[in-house]
Amino acid sequence: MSQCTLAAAAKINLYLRILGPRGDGYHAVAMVLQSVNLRDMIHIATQPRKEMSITCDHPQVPTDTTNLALRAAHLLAEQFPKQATGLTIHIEKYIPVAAGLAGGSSNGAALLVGLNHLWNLGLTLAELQSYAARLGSDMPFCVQGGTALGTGRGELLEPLPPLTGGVVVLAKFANLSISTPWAYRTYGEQFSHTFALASVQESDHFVQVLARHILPEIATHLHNDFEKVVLPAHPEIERLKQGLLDSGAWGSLLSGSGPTVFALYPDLTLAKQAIAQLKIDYSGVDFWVAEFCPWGIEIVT
Ligand SMILES: C[C@](O)(CO)[C@H](O)COP(=O)(O)OP(=O)(O)OC[C@H]1O[C@@H](n2ccc(N)nc2=O)[C@H](O)[C@@H]1O
Ligand SMILES: Nc1ncnc2c1ncn2[C@@H]1O[C@H](COP(=O)(O)OP(=O)(O)OP(=O)(O)O)[C@@H](O)[C@H]1O
Repeated sequence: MSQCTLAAAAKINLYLRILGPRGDGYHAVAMVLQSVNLRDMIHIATQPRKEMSITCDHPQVPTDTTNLALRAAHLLAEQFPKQATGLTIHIEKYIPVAAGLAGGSSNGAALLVGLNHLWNLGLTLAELQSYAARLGSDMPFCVQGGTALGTGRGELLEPLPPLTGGVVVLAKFANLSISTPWAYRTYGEQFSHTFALASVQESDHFVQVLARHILPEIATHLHNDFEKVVLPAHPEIERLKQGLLDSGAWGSLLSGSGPTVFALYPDLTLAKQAIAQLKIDYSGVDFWVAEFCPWGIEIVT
């Protein structure tokens, strides 16, 4: 029997433009994805019986075949029947669920990386990412992590120079989750008039700002099209975002399709002071402190 434990990082979107429907049920996007060191821990052990089972310490996470970690394991087992073994998988959940932080995708990515290691598959990063793309648009990014430009439906990735420094605060109303398909559909219904003018080049300016690596400047250029549908539908998120900005953050933005909002602070002391005050002003909100990180999946043992 062999086993391994992996850390699977959450992602935020520093920039996200929705360019239009692709005709395959997805939307073309231009976005900058960034890993943060808020992570789930994934424990994988091989077992002699050819069965796969999954457990998770978070009640909202499905433990049936819809779990992205289990789906990733089944996909590789189908592709590599000779090397495949039975598995027990346990997810220690720290990334909030259905929060716009790609928690499920990071778990799936961890299984791809973990099984490549445990089953000695010898798959390259590009091969792992092509399996990841079959399971979700965010998953190829979760496999590589760091900082990247994502185009296509988010699966075509160009690595960008790593972002360092500052402190990221993540804030989420505990009882709120947002469905990603709802967010894309609603955006399409309300903003289809913008699609004719949209192009991938829209991200060029943000990428140039990013390359200068001046965090306060980056923070003022953060952009997410989903804010146009999510903030009007949930004014409490808009107020929370304003609270983060008023508390001394350089900038703040909805992550992905939400409902998590992140804010970038100069240092840990300021971030902790802000959280202490915001906890008094906003009830029912959970806060996390994180940093940018250059990895998506890390094999710990
Ligand atoms: C919002 C983001 O998290 C930003 O990084 C991603 O675009 C979403 O990525 P994801 O959760 O991996 O999404 P997927 O599992 O691939 O798709 C879920 C659903 O979201 C919608 N979807 C997703 C990605 C995309 N580029 N266009 C879409 O319209 C589709 O309705 C799709 O059926
Ligand atoms: N391993 C997993 N962890 C969390 N959720 C999972 C997992 N596998 C499947 N899911 C399902 O995926 C749904 C979305 O959860 P997830 O945490 O990935 O959302 P998200 O962060 O909004 O995703 P994204 O940012 O990629 O759109 C959950 O409601 C859950 O039903």
